[in-house]
Amino acid sequence: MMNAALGPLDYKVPAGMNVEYGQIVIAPLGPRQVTGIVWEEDRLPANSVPEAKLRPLLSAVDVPPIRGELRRLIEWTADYYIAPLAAVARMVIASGGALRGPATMTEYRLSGGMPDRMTPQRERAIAALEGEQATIRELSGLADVSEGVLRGLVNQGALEPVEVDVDRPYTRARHDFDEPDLSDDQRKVSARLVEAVATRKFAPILLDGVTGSGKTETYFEAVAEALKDDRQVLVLLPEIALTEAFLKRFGNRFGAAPVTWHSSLKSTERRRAWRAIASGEAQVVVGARSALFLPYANLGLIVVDEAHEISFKQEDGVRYNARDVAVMRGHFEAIPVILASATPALESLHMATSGTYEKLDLPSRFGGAQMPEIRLVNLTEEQPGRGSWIAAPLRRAMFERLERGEQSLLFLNRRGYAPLTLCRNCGFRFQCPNCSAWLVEHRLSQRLSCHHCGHETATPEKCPECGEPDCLVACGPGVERIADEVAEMLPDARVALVTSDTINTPEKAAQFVAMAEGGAIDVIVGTQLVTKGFHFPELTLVGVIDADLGLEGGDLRAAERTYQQVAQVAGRAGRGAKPGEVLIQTRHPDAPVIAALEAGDRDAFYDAETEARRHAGAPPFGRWAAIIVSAEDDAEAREAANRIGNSRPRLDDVMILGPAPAPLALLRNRYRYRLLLNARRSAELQKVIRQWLGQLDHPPGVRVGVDIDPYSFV
Ligand SMILES: Nc1ncnc2c1ncn2[C@@H]1O[C@H](COP(=O)(O)OP(=O)(O)OP(=O)(O)O)[C@@H](O)[C@H]1O
Ligand SMILES: [Zn+2]
Repeated sequence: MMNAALGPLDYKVPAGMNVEYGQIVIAPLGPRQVTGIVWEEDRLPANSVPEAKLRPLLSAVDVPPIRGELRRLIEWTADYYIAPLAAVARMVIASGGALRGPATMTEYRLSGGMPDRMTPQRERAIAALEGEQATIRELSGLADVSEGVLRGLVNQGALEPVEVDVDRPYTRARHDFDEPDLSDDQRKVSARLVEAVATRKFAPILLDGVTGSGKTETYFEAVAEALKDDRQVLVLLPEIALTEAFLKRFGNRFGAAPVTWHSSLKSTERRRAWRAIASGEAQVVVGARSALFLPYANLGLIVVDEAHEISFKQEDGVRYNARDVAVMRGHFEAIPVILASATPALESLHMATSGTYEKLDLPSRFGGAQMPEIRLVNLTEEQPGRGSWIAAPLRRAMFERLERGEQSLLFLNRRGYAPLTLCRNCGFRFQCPNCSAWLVEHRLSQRLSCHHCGHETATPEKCPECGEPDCLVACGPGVERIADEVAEMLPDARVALVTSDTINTPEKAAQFVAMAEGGAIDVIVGTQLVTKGFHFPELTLVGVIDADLGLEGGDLRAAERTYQQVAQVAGRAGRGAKPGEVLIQTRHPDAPVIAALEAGDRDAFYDAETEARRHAGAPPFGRWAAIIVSAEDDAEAREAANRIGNSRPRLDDVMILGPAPAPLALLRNRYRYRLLLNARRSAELQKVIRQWLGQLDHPPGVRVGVDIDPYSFV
């Protein structure tokens, strides 16, 4: 049996109890009871316990067994990413109480009655809760009043209880609810996708279509085919903000919302979704990367939308890349996997050109919309004034848009007001106490915050070092500062700030989309949140504040990411009838990636980047891995890293660099050292690492993490 905390444990099956492989069971462990999955003994490390010593299982949980296909995926993931099998299994059964018996819960709604005594808070609650039904805690969040106020309303009869079945069924989606008229290109591609679903074989497919070409519309046909056939579909999306716009489109096409899965689900929703997925009742699941490990009863198709997005890479716990694991799941389930993107990862493109993936193209925008015109603004010649970040050409273009009643979008991938705050008097800089990073000023919330560990402190009135009042200066721009500049420059414009600080719930995302679509916003200022997925027909100007930003820092794929981000945000311009224009501010107009963006020459960029990677033995031509050693005590971490470094294997096909202090040398109060491995494709990288690290012991405070195919080297 596989326990989600402890790994493999041995039990005997008591007489009269029927279990299959994959069955979720309850077992005794000392005085406790633990949950586990029944596993094939010969697939686990052997540690044979004499029959007489085995304790019997207690009971089987009444949910369908974890299927063999998923058990193989769990094994593969643990093996490939050098993670404990138990940690991967945990992702499958971490389910918000799904494993407990049938459940009902009490929700509350307005009864129509009024309390005897009205208070401002009660009044506010009643106004806010019109049409809502949820638990007291959720209602308190919705109405922004305390739970005590709501309990008062319950006692007064103004709120009434409703018993709901937690596992009530979802509304059925219909494959033919509202079928679109596809363009010729779209029809050709969708026919192949539909065929792949009908064939029921493993088929990795790269759906490579320019921004606005209708990739979503096209792969919806494959979703429809699976629905017709009563098979389940998983659509992975990189961001919750994107989900809202997506849900609306999905509802329009299929007449019902899909089942969603992401970290901000309430535990009852999580349980309901998990059970419906495991029983086969959930038809289409739209989720973040963790939805990949759910126990689908009858999966027929996986779609990874915006497949190039780095948020598919999980950076803690089991460090996996959902895009790659999705393809493996497709392999084990023997179903097609569609990777959709306008700017595919170089690795995906390489798999397509080498024939491992099939590639389907949508080369032009839907409905005759043209690709936007792209121009560079050379910041070395067109310097914005002091404390200003929008150069004259971009300003002029924004004025024009406002006059014509069209929308502009400014992109800067930096949250907050300013990335560094210092004292004008003594030079003091605000640093995170837990990390080697500067604190970022957030003016909206009047706080300084660390973007690595979440540490926050109120922005002080005076310098904590020299005590001088009013001496703090903000250095550099964040989106909040850009929004301020826009407000000053265009006082009549309606400006929306779109970052994970302002759009942090599905409701707010939906509200933003509705306002932007309804023409209630003139200028959108945002981080990478605005680069993808959105379709605003009146948006005709995109300004990239600092295209050079992504080229700095510890990103292994800096050029590729810059290309993708700028191309994606540029792709928001001119999607409707009016043509779009993109202005890219840069200090390095000659850098190959910037030049390729200006020329709109995607192939030139990918060709150059491919050659650079080939030369460096970087993916897809070679492989990388990182070993990260951390401890609260610096010396302990350094010594452990040195021990690992000193016992390194000498191999021709694996180059090992380090240990060296990680660029983020202190993170969440842990000191960090790092080794980098660069291996030839033929090397048995995982085996090497497992043998190497497996023979070493470290003090209990030391953590050794392995990152296979890392994205970030910080
Ligand atoms: N066949 C069609 N019929 C009607 N509308 C369509 C059709 N194809 C695409 N559209 C519309 O065109 C717009 C762009 O399509 P979609 O969002 O699917 O493109 P995309 O390729 O996914 O774009 P991006 O990669 O930029 O997010 C959407 O508003 C979509 O509804
Ligand atoms: Zn920090």
